Amino acid sequence: MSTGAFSIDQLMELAGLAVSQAVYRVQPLDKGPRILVACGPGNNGGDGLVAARHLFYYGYKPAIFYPKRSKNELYQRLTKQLEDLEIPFVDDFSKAMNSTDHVVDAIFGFSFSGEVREPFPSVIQALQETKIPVTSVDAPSSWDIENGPPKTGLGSSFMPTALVSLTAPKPLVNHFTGRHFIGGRFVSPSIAKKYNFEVPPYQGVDQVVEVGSSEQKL
Ligand SMILES: NC(=O)C1=CN([C@@H]2O[C@H](COP(=O)(O)OP(=O)(O)OC[C@H]3O[C@@H](n4cnc5c(N)ncnc54)[C@H](O)[C@@H]3O)[C@@H](O)[C@H]2O)[C@H](O)CC1
Ligand SMILES: [K+]
Repeated sequence: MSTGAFSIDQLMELAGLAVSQAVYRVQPLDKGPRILVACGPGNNGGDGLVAARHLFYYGYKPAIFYPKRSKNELYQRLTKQLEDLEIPFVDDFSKAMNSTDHVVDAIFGFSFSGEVREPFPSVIQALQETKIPVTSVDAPSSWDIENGPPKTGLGSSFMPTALVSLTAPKPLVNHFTGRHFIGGRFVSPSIAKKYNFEVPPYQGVDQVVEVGSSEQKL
């Protein structure tokens, strides 16, 4: 889909803002403020970095796991913004899982393919086994974008608590049974019409719509 005249910074900011609002709904502050944000090497990880910053300003205590840092200038700025807020970057994901109330899975989005490569298999394994709620950004990481979870092995029993589909749900949502949000409130009516795409009924200042709630039935 065309992104109009938006820059990647703008799209990522709006995507990350949407993710932060979904987390706010799934994990209200009184359910625990510690949010571990697992970021992958691409734009899905960038959405996670942005979401962490917004969550900090809402009063949460984010921590970031970001083992494969992009050298791209945008990512360096997003990282610096978090460092300036003294948000910790952690190296040991399993250990960090012991002291968090919620996990944001921003490891892989729509460009994931093949078998999960290092250093992420143990992270997917931990997400698949944990009882801690997980919110996935755009796709449950390790799921095939078309076909959903792998039939066997790593990721086959990973079912996050919530999923935030950005712009439009991917085919994998047919396999998802948790709370489903749509975010990415930047599609113009003309682009929506051109691509035969239905903009969800965002309410008020909301950046997300929960699918299947009283707001919307798809
Ligand atoms: N749709 C929108 O409105 C917006 C979506 N955004 C987000 O961007 C991601 C897609 O980002 P992209 O950079 O294309 O790819 P990913 O982040 O999904 O992953 C690429 C990254 O991962 C590596 N990789 C791929 N497969 C594997 C594997 N099997 N094992 C290990 N590593 C793998 C690959 O090498 C790359 O480094 C989309 O989903 C949204 O979340 C935008 O931020 C804003 C607008
Ligand atoms: K993800």
